[in-house]
Amino acid sequence: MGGAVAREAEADSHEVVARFHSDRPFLEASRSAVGEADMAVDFSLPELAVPHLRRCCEWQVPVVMGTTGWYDALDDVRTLVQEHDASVLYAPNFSIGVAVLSRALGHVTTLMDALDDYDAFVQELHHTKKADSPSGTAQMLAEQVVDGLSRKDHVEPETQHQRIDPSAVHVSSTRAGTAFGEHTVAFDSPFDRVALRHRAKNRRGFAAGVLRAAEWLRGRRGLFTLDDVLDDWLNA
Ligand SMILES: NC(=O)C1=CN([C@@H]2O[C@H](COP(=O)(O)OP(=O)(O)OC[C@H]3O[C@@H](n4cnc5c(N)ncnc54)[C@H](OP(=O)(O)O)[C@@H]3O)[C@@H](O)[C@H]2O)C=CC1
Ligand SMILES: O=C(O)C1=N[C@H](C(=O)O)C[C@H](O)C1
Repeated sequence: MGGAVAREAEADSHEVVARFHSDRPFLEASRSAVGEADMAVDFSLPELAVPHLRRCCEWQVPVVMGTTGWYDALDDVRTLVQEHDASVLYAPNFSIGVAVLSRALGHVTTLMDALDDYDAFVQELHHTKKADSPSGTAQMLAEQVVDGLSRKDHVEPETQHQRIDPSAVHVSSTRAGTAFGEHTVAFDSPFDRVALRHRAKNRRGFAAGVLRAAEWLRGRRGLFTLDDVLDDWLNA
């Protein structure tokens, strides 16, 4: 993703002042390596996300965090942002299509809450290089279903070797080929199935969303998600 974001940024007349990777680790860099950068963008590895966020907060560099798989540490990150009066915006998926799907899902779960015949599940498909599972997007969508349906109280991302607990929202993950990222949230009844699906055709949609989020974050302090950007984005 780093390359996709850099290309999109340069096409949009932004300057990329530094890039980090496994041969040039960000945590080994000095403050001067980022120069006058007014924004950092992170697409790295789940285990690097929080250390990278910490470094950006210490250096007072606002950061758009796209890396997934670190959300168990969200409370620590909230504290970090408060302590440093820093700027962080994170999202498991920066596509506007997923943002719209997520908003639509909020309305659908409100309706489905009264319709006990419908059971909910989430499926995701990604390329074989993906490091984390389930995807951050699938986890987010499943949590949204749990929040919206009173008959569900937890997300179950593991393969089931027994009957599934009816209060679980099952998330299943497939890793195959080069799929950029596909997410389906479905509601299944004895009569029919209602499904919301997003399929990324390439990585440009994520990168464009990152730039939009970075422009929104400039001048703001606090911990934000794409949902905070969305009202401005959809109404622009
Ligand atoms: N929020 C969103 O919209 C999206 C989120 N993602 C998430 O972004 C993350 C990255 O995905 P993706 O770009 O596909 O993965 P890649 O494996 O392509 O990228 C990981 C990057 O991290 C770099 N890296 C590894 N070690 C270090 C280090 N010590 N210091 C600095 N950089 C390092 C790698 O460098 P090198 O190339 O040298 O190995 C590589 O550039 C995943 O968590 C994924 O889920 C992905 C797409 C969209
Ligand atoms: O690793 C990826 O490729 C992607 N990861 C994100 C996730 O975990 O949800 C977003 C997108 O699906 C691509």
